[in-house]
Amino acid sequence: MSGMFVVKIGGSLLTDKNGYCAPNKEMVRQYARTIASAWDRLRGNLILVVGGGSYGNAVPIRYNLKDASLPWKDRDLSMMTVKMFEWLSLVTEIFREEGVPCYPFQPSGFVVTDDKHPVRFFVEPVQHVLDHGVVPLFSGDLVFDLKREFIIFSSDNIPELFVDRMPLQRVVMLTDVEGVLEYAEDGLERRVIPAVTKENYREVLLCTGPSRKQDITGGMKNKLEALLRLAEQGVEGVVTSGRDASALLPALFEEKPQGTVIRPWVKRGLVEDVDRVFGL
Ligand SMILES: Nc1ncnc2c1ncn2[C@@H]1O[C@H](COP(=O)(O)OP(=O)(O)OP(=O)(O)O)[C@@H](O)[C@H]1O
Ligand SMILES: C=C(C)CCOP(=O)(O)O
Repeated sequence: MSGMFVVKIGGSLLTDKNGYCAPNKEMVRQYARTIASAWDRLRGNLILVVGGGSYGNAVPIRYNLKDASLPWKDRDLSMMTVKMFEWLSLVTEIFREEGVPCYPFQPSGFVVTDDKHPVRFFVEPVQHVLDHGVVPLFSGDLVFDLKREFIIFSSDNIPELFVDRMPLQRVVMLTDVEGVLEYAEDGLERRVIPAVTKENYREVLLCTGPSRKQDITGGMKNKLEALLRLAEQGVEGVVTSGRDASALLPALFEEKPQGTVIRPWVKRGLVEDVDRVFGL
């Protein structure tokens, strides 16, 4: 198998993130057309992840499912998964219309976590889908947890599921900002941090925080932490703007793409470092 690409398209791009289950169908279509235009290079090599946006971040608030310790009702337990699958189905249909075959996967059916960390994940069907030249499509979901009953599992954490099972080449996360930003002291002036390395990752993490829009999974901080764990296992990450869908292709294929590149390094202990510094 050649190197695999994982692309996560942010919910801030594909939905009206401050709304309730409000898809931007035209944007989904533009992404489908972009992928169709590079299909020869991507067939069998691409895993696609769509962000939760106004589905994944609004539904848990409406149904009290943000955390299992909240007073949620039995009849509502299904609603996160129901609405996420509605979202995955819509994306699959639009991609199909544009000639890109996708197969949607529902995470609560194949991932189990222990205190938020995935401990079991059934990868075999994903491999079958890839072998048929079809794009496995993922999102975040409510996932059952050995200690916390259930958790809300962010789409930013989906790429890590594959790291031990597939030869990942690059993980690209497209979002509504130009990359990981460093803000000036007045909080206004900002610059894109071009590279995150084992030398500067601690300072860069301190620059990151939650989303300014409706969001329950940690915004840029969770994204960067996930990409750092991948870098520690030798996988390159890219965070860049996806406001123009065509930005996907240079982010995937250019040696030095725009935005922030998280350079891979192999240094045992990074995951523990991140956990200790940020109290995860
Ligand atoms: N240092 C930072 N650099 C860039 N963005 C940051 C930083 N710190 C916090 N953010 C916030 O993180 C947001 C991007 O994360 P967010 O999770 O909202 O995006 P997304 O992945 O597109 O959406 P979704 O999680 O719905 O898929 C930015 O819009 C910004 O508000
Ligand atoms: C999608 C779900 C269930 C939660 C939110 O995920 P994210 O916005 O993709 O981080």
